[in-house]
Amino acid sequence: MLDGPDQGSDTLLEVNNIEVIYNHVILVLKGVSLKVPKGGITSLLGGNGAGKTTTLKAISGLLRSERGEITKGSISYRGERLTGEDPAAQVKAGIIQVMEGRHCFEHLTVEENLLTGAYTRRDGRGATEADLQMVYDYFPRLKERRKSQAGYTSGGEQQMVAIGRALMSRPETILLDEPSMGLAPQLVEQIFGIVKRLNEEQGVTFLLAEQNTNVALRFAHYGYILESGRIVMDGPAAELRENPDVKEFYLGMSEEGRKSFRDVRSYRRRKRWLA
Ligand SMILES: Nc1ncnc2c1ncn2[C@@H]1O[C@H](COP(=O)(O)OP(=O)(O)OP(=O)(O)O)[C@@H](O)[C@H]1O
Repeated sequence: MLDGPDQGSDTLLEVNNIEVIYNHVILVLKGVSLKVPKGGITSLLGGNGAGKTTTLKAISGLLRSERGEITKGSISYRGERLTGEDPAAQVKAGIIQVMEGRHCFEHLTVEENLLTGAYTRRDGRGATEADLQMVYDYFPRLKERRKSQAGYTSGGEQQMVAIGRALMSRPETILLDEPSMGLAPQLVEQIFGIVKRLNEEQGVTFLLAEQNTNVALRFAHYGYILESGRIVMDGPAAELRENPDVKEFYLGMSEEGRKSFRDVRSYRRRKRWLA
């Protein structure tokens, strides 16, 4: 059911052929389209500078603050067009972005950080308190550290705070940017394991941007591969994992080591943008 956008699943978020330009001149996304089904974990893969963060920011409405602009295409959520100009409207619609690099309020405690995530809610203290407990159930480490100043917690704990804070807004969809960044492999597994549980137990839909193709394709249902601002391949995660090109270029399972698709003449991937 959650195999992907073409399997008849309920599409929650749809990005339709968007082009993004920074500072009026730097063309970064060159017609990106993707679908995120309700209740799925969809991953957006690609190397440095491929355009993953830009895609997430286009969805969450955070481009403007970076002098970025969607100049073509459209984004819709539950069938309604998002204007991409007001992050608060996206949060209200149920979408929240967890930024790359954690971004905690360093001088606040872990618990105060988590509570800032609930500031848009109007359903009372009881509900907020219950969700705080829910976050602590998923991240027992944060409960232990709840009175610590966030700036003095470890990278892994800060990543947990960032995800926990997003959960406090009771989102339907979390845009998670590079959760593995700078974390030891064991911690990456732990964070992804929690993402999977949140997806299965709380029904949270995820769109996650990752350079770590290996871990992302093990936990996601569907993947899109982005290169230089274009989607060059997509498919159910299990199929991508077995795809010889993905294996060679992204999973490093080749004797020659990792390469970019662009460096190879006889690649077999679909070159959609030439079609
Ligand atoms: N605010 C900005 N102004 C100008 N160019 C930008 C801005 N933000 C990103 N870019 C450029 O857009 C391109 C895509 O960047 P983006 O951060 O979306 O890629 P990414 O796939 O998320 O990479 P990374 O994993 O390194 O964050 C890069 O070439 C980057 O230099």
